[in-house]
Amino acid sequence: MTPAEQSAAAAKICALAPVVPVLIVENTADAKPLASALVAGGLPALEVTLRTPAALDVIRAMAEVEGGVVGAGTLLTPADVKAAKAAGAKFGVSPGATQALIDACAEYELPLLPGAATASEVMFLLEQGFTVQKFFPAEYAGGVPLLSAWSSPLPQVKFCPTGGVSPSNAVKYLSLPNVICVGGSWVAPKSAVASGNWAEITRLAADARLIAGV
Ligand SMILES: O=C(O)C(=O)C[C@H](O)[C@H](O)COP(=O)(O)O
Repeated sequence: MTPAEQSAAAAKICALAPVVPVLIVENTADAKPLASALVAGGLPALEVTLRTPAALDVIRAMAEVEGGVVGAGTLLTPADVKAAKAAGAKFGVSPGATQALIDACAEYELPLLPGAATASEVMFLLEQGFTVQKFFPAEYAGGVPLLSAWSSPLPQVKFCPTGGVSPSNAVKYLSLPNVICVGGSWVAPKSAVASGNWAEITRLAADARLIAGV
C-alpha cells in the first residue's frame, strides 16, 4: 500500500467525524463499552494508543463494535505496525515518522497518519506521498498560527492536529482550510472510564460534534 493510498484511506477516516478520540485504555473489559459509548455519541473513528499493556487486546475487542473504525496510536516501530494490524487496527497514527515505520506500514498495508511538527517534516512526508498528516503536538509546536501559516506554502497537505486540543480551541483548528479533523483525549477522561460512566462519554462525544458544528 503506497503512502498516497494510505493518505487516501486516512482522509476517509478523518472525514467520518470532526474529532478522533485518543484513547489510553488500561483494562480490556472497558474496550467494548467505551467504543460503543463513543460511537453512540457520533465519533466512530477511534485511536487506541499502544501505551498500555492491554492496548492490543483493546483494539481486538473494539474492532468488533459495530459502527466503529479502530486504529492504533503511538506506533513507533515496525513491530508495533505488525502487531496493530494483526489485532485488527484499520489505521495507524504515529507521533513522528521514521523510514522504518513508513516502510512497515506499506508492507503490512496499514494506512498511516504520520506525525509532523516542522515544515521540513511535512515536506519529507509529502515527498513520500503523505498528503494527510497528524500535526503533533499541536498546541506546543505552534498551534493554530503555525498551521495557518503552513496553509499558504503547503496547501496540498491536510492535517489532524492532536496534542493539547480541547473544546476551547477545537473550533479554531477546524476552521482552518488545511485541517480535516482534530484528535483529542478529552472525550474519554480517565475518571469516566475508571468509573464506567459510559453515558458521560457519549455526552462528551456528542458535545464534541456540537462544538464542531456538525
Ligand atoms: O502517541 C500518539 O500517537 C498520539 O496520538 C499522541 C496523542 O495524540 C496525544 O497524546 C493526545 O493528546 P491530548 O489530547 O492532549 O491528551
